[in-house]
Amino acid sequence: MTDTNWANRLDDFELKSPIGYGSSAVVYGAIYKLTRKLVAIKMIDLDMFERNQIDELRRETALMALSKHPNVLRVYGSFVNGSKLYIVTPYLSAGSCLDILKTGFQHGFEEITIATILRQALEGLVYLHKNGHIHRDVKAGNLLMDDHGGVLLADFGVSSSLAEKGDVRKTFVGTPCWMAPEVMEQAGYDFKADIWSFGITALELAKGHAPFAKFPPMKVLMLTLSNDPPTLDRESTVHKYSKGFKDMIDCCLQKDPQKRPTAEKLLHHPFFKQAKRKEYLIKSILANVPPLEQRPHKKVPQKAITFESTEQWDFDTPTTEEPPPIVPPTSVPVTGTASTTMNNTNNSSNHNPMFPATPATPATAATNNKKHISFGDVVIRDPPKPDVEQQQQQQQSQQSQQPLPPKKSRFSINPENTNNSTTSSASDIVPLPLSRLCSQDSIQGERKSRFEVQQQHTTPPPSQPNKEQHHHPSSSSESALSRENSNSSGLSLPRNSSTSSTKSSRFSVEIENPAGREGQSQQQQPPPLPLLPINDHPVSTSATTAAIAISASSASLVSSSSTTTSTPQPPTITPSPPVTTTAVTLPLECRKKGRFELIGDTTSATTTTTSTKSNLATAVVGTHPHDHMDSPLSSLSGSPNTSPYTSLTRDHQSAAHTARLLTTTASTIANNSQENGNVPPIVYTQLEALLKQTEAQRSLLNDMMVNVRRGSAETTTTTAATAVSNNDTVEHLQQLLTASLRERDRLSRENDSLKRELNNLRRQQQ
Ligand SMILES: Nc1ncnc2c1ncn2[C@@H]1O[C@H](COP(=O)(O)OP(=O)(O)OP(=O)(O)O)[C@@H](O)[C@H]1O
Repeated sequence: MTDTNWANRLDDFELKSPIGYGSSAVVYGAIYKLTRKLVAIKMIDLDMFERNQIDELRRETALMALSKHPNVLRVYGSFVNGSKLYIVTPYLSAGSCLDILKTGFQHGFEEITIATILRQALEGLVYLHKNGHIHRDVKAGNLLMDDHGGVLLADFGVSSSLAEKGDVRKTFVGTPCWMAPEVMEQAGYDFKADIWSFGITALELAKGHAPFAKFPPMKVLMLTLSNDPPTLDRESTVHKYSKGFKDMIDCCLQKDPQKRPTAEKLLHHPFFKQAKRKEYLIKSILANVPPLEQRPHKKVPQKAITFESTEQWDFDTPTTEEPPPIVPPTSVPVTGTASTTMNNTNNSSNHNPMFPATPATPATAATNNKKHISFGDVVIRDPPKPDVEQQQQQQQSQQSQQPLPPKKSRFSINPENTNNSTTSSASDIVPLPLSRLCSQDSIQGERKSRFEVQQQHTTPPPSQPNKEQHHHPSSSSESALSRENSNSSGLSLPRNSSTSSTKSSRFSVEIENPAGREGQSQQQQPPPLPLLPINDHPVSTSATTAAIAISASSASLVSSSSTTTSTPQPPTITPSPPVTTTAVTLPLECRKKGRFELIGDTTSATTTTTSTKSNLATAVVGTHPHDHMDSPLSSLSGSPNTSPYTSLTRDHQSAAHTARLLTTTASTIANNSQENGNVPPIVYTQLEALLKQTEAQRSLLNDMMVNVRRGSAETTTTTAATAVSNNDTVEHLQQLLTASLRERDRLSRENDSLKRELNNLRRQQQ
């Protein structure tokens, strides 16, 4: 059998039982009837993919078909039957390394085995990189082994051609546990992303599982980004591993991709010196595991595969929109001339999709519903078209008056929505802000299988692979994967611009733009401000002593930064309509005395006037010289100047002053009484004035409390943006209120004691 005479119909194969399940495919053993050769057939349900993802499948298929390296799995051919894509590859009888690990080596392989496996895999990687390709999904599950111990890199489902897209990619693809941090961050990545995955694979082979394997994808992202790179803990492994092994892993798992070696350089790491010929694996591994077909195969949960689709896939009609596919000289011309299409009415739920009960019939009735997409040599047409074309097509469709059957597949080309019909979900995906993303384990839209976060490339990166590390031996026998080949293999399917840069991968994480969502919800539903609890929690003195002007009715709040304590600055909220509020500047020379703050340099204080709707605060914030006079009498004479409508700052200062005066006055009176037996009448006058003042202050505080409550209620109607700040404000107002209450109580007590004092004096006089 030669490369060119492979059949391209399902009927040419005898399908055997499944030998493996992937997240989006079932792999069957199969016999090619003509030659009785055993092959593997990977069956992929196209209905599980967005149209843009089909590009990935095409790429995978074509790339593997072009591969000419003993360590890279190649594709014999592919074809489409109904809604399924079948990819025919060599049958690698040992299955994947993951499969082998699970079957007989749950605690990992011994070191020489690992070195022997990894060196082969690395050879394959060097080959891919040399040809400008990043694999992007290197893991034990994608290292297949044949019965001679040969290891082949498989599954190019997410591999990509640097030659096509430039040397730095930004698409978020891969399998999280193996995914390089820079891929997660979408900061742009290159070949070095494969080196990271290679290092993780080494750990996987040593421990039986990848780091963080037990965690959900989101957590893996978070851990990978926030933790130090995983390493080999040589104490915790079942097998003894060398320092050299650990060192090789550490070389690969450096967060800075620049520091990671190239695949080629890594090959020269001392660790690989111990690698044996591939046959070594026969006795070290293959002798210890049952043949692939006898192993239990756990079905991987897949997206629902429906056979109810009314879609008819037609891959055989030549396209007029794109040039005919060029078969590269090295590729296997397995063509998907699937003249048969799956008649979905025949696909009842208990029908094996691999064995259509009835021969597929040509899609004649549903011609209008045919789709054509190219898979390497397979041509599938009806790619997304430019708007004009779509409109024309739509008009033609309407003119023909032929009602189209309802579209159930994601690949339906809906005339009304052809532009984005297959990509809407993809285009809705917003690049992830990982910092946010990583804070959530359960993000809506997370899928269990393939995930992708897609990012449009507005400016295509330069189409050069990493020159520092790679060359392109165009004349080399290993140049089958050159750009020309890739492009000439019929890979370029005209795509809607919205899908031009989207990539498929192992999972799909679709996350709404959190900012947008939040912004929206904030606008619609401003968070309610919490009620102001009136409590007696201790409040820091600084809160009471801060020079603060409160315009209660408008909830405006201006705080001075002059306090000597480290009280955090409350936000300044500018009310609407604004009231005249001037920031308070108090001198830095403030010093504290008891619970009150004394201002040493009165000249530097500015006077501030705050007008409010409630007339509550014509706040004169500043320092009255009298407030700081030491003589009780002179102080007393000044005190009455304090108005109940002064600002809290003033109130606090004068209250402090009053307290001092009261103490001093009381002692003066007592002294006078003792010495002279007389109390000067002026003392009564002043004491009464003080009494009035403290009463007034108490009522001021009461008013303020009421207004603060009202003010907080009013703030709930402010805009969403303000509401966020108001949360802080409310918190601060709470503190102020508590402080005010304490102040009021204190004043009340002082009033009482003053009254008692006065009564005593009166009694003594009588
Ligand atoms: N050519 C092959 N020969 C033998 N076994 C194969 C072959 N291809 C795949 N398998 C087996 O089928 C399993 C599933 O392969 P598949 O490529 O669909 O999924 P995967 O790559 O392991 O998972 P995922 O799709 O999630 O990345 C493999 O783990 C392997 O054991």
